[in-house]
Amino acid sequence: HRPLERSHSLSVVTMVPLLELERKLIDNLENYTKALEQKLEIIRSQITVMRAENEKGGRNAIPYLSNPLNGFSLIRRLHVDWIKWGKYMEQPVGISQIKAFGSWKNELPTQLDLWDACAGIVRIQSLYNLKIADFIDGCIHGKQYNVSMSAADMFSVGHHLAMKNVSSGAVQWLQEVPQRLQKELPSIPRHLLIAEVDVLRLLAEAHFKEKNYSKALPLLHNCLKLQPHDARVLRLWKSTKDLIENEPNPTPQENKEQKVPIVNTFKTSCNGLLEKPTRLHCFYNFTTTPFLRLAPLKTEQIGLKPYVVLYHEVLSAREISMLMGKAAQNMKNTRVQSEKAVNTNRERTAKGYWLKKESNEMTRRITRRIVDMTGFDLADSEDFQVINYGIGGHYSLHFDYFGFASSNYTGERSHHSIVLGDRIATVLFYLTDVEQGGATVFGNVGYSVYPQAGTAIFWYNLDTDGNGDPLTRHASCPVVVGSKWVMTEWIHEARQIFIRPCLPPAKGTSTKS
Ligand SMILES: O=C(O)CCC(=O)C(=O)O
Ligand SMILES: [Fe+2]
Repeated sequence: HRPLERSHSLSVVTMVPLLELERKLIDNLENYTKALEQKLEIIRSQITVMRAENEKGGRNAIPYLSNPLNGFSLIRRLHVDWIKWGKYMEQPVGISQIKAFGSWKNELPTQLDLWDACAGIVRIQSLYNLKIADFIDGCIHGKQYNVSMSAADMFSVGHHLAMKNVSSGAVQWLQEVPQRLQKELPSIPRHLLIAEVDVLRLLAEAHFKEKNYSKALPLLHNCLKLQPHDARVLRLWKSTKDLIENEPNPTPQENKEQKVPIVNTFKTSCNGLLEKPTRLHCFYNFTTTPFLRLAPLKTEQIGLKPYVVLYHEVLSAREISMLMGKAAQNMKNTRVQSEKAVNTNRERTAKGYWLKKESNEMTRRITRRIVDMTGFDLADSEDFQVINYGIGGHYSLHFDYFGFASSNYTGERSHHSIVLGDRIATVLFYLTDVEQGGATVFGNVGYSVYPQAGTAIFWYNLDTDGNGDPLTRHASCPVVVGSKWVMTEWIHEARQIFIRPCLPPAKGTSTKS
């Protein structure tokens, strides 16, 4: 029952310090060029002097060397000065900059961070059916942005897919690389350039895995032109040739992705392709608590079964910035700490920041507002969890309840959970608007809610008889463009015993499965 696949990509806020880090690295590299220039300057000026003396001797060697002062100086120069020049050439330049670089090295994103970011990019592209050719040129869902992916960016994504054995995807990404590489060739320094042969080999391997032997063969041929003695390529080339001879028309691999139903539900709901509920209303809620007589809540029904409502304008801009500020500060610290504790700590960057409901006057006020929104007693409910999604950040379909009441429940039951009961309801606040993507969707019933800063969505996870309502299965669609921040509040069951008494199911209406 528990979730969960939440994406692990670095949250947008933890990427902010990375920009700062990059600035420091550029400054450092610039200082390095200054050190290089200084050395160049010294060498160049000396070459002029040395060449003048050497040419003076060369023009008339015998008379020149007949003068003992010239002869002596030549011997001394060659025995002493040139040894020193040799040492000078060997001396590394910009030692202090090299050292400084070393000190920042462990603040750089790890292999895992890159991997997760690749997965995020692939998720955006595939889940929203974006054409790769458009996506890499910054055209996202029909909107043109002033960015595009470099050959190296695209290669990373293709490489990631190839390593994960998603060869059809790898083909799609890698086949775009050579052309872009050609375009970039004049402007990229050699040591940063991706070797064309690596691209071709990876692409050929992916085609091979897809049983597209006729596409793999010419690529391998080109690889061998560039690197005739590559044993791996030679072997693959030979098997490809043999396979083509023995089996001229193989059936290419089918697209496996299509067969995973959960992905499909997620996909259809994120693309807004599920049937939407109708006959819904907007109204002012005056009644949940007496306070609402004075300050009613703007309520929008999202669906009736299960009952989900959206409350508009329940957080002020000031509250939002306090919540995000606190969480952001903590997330930045978390990332820096996790660097040192090796990269197994990825969970931490993905997990939200827990904020105590009793932290300050503002959190207490927000807690009172949740009471107004839900009518529940929040004394035992969980702390607020603030989450900032990263590149392609998502949260796959899941239930918020544990399902304690179900006879199928096999998970652990801590003493704590027995006392508190299951999660009876969820309140999810949106702290930001999201430019594209990032909807919360209820995959079984076609509800989708787009984040809007200051609104909150509220639903019951449990039936009135205390069983988890499977129709509340929901997900967060991948963020396409924007930074999605949410804050959740999970309310527990036990304290609500007189507020929402546990009732036996009305005849014929039970959703118990
Ligand atoms: O971020 C969202 O839209 C959904 C988050 C969620 O379902 C959760 O945190 O349990
Ligand atoms: Fe959830």
